[in-house]
Amino acid sequence: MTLDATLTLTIARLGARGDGIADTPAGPVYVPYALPGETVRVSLPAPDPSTGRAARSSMGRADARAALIAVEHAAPDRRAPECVLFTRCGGCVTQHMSEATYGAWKRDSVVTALARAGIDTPVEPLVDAHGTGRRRVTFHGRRRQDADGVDDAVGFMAARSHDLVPVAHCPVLDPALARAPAVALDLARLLLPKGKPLDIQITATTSGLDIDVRGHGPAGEVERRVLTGAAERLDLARLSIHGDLVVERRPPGIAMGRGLVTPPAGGFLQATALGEETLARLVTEACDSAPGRIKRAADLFAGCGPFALRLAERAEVHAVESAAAALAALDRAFRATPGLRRITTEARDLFRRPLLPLELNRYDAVVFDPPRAGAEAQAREIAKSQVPLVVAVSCDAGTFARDAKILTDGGYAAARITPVDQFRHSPHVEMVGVFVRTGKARRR
Ligand SMILES: C[S@@+](CC[C@H](N)C(=O)[O-])C[C@H]1O[C@@H](n2cnc3c(N)ncnc32)[C@H](O)[C@@H]1O
Repeated sequence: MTLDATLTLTIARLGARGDGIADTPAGPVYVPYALPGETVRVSLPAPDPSTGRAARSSMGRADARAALIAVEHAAPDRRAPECVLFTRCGGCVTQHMSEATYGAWKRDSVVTALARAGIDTPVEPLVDAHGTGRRRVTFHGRRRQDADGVDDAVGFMAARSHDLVPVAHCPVLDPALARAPAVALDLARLLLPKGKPLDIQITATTSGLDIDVRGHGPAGEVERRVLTGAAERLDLARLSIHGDLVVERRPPGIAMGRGLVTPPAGGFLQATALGEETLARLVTEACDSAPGRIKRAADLFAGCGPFALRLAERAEVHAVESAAAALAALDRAFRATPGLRRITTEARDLFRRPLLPLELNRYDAVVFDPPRAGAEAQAREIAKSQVPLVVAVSCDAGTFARDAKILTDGGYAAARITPVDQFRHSPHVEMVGVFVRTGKARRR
């Protein structure tokens, strides 16, 4: 048997996931919770006996991951974590970094992705959009059984593991979710006897907690009655299982601009209220500062309308999205909000059936905000269009850079790229890119 090695390393830089990276003759070694300039003692798994190199990661790379034993020489930008569970819970990876180091690291992830794609537009400083905290959280619920008996727990997973770390308080959550861990545990105790692990998604809304439980399978008649009683006792606004409504005691509202939206159970929402406002502000500012007035805009991958409802204060909006329930929520909010210009909706799969140049050319501005996979097919059609202004919103730097390159190759210039941080202490970053048509569309 080969034993893990203990060694001392100097950290050279930060990796994309927030780990410190030490360069060694055997290749890079990734050290979680270590900072550039630090000397750290680590334990390194024994090398692969067949190659003598670091054990290959699941990505197939010979990157070695060490476990931090001690920081022997701390960097000046190291700070005390705000949560007692930091390093045990896998939710946060950067509570040990100063704000300046953190902001530069997140912004760099966007700069690096753009440079790889060959785009050299300057990237704005990171905009902090944590605000009052995350308005939505998903707790995992597990039944743990050992010789001492049965123990139901809710919490987050440890980093790169399926071990549950029970959580009773989480500092990145909005105060409106303060009782969310206790509520999740209460529901887990009702549902876990079925034996299946649960995901309990809890959203803070204007009328209380909105909860969607996943992993359980459809609820039977008896379970529905038990859950309806629990929703009453816990004073929930709405409770659903896999998006299937169990009870709605009050419509759960999310304010979007002048509108009040009741999103579909379990449907997409930006992580923080300030994150949504910031992304929408960058979108509307881009439209307001366009040389000509924006009279008609398309909002693609529109969700339940955070951009459409705000854009409709100045322009007619056509909102396109694959989730019909999200569009129905947007349509209801539009009809209930006086003073907006017209919003029309269209349920459409934009991966398979992107809007074509003839459709796109009706708009003065097109906004798109796809899931992580990006909007490659749609970007290719926009690149062939004459739309004067395109605003790309994204939650993935790699696919954003790819789609941005498609636009710039098609004759658009990247005017402004702004990274936005609504997932504090995680490696996730959002970005908003403003593109203006400078050259003629290239026919392909
Ligand atoms: C990142 S969310 C953005 C939603 C909205 N813009 C917001 O800020 O809340 C991406 C949206 O794309 C939608 N979507 C996913 N795949 C799609 C597809 N193939 N065609 C159209 N919309 C899709 C999802 O339902 C989701 O609402």
